[in-house]
Amino acid sequence: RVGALGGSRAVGVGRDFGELRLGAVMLVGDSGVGKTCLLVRFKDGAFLAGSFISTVGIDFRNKVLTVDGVKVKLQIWDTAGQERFRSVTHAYYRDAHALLLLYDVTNKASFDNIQAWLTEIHEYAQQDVVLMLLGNKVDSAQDRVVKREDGEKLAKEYGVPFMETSAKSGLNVELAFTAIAKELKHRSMKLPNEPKFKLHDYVKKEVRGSGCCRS
Ligand SMILES: Nc1nc2c(ncn2[C@@H]2O[C@H](COP(=O)(O)OP(=O)(O)OP(=O)(O)O)[C@@H](O)[C@H]2O)c(=O)[nH]1
Repeated sequence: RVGALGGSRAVGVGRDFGELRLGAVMLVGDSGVGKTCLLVRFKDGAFLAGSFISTVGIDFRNKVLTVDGVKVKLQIWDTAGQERFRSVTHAYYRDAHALLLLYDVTNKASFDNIQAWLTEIHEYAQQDVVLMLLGNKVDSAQDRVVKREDGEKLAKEYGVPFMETSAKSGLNVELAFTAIAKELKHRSMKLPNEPKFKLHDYVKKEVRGSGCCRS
């Protein structure tokens, strides 16, 4: 299943094609925060237990949403959180119209690293990129180490919208992507760039541990 869409190109991302608007959304954040699971939940409505397959490089899926009567096709890029793939993901920032920046509410380090991610975003992404901060895995209430208020405070500090999500239960997943789609619906005509990437170079995956959303 890995790289099923690899090799195709996103033509006209960010352009206005009549009623269909197109936008590229990139998922970023530390390894293991749940980026792939969030995408699988959004795209397939599933959370599959199995082995933790860490993303290598970048993968993507498309999904069309209807917001306020307008169809918005999101091309969602799932990036590798691991440090060793950072140079690969850097190259994709400039083509992203929106970024979902994730941390894991059960992993303090992933929250502490958000500032570093924001610095990276500032350096590599478009200035007017749509950005949202997500605290994922809120279903794991007993393991939570990052309070909701801390997430809210950080988001406020940086002026970005914030939500807590669960790829496992589905909480707020559709809502987060819909909020992004709404923003892109308004902004899409101002974002005329087309991504120049070759996904098939990067869409391999590797098995890294246990307990994941993929079978
Ligand atoms: N309880 C719970 N576990 C989750 C959730 N989302 C992801 N996980 C688990 O967290 C682990 C990592 O999930 P991934 O989606 O592969 O993480 P990732 O951010 O894509 O990781 P990289 O590909 O290495 O960057 C897996 O074991 C998942 O089962 C969630 O919402 N709740």
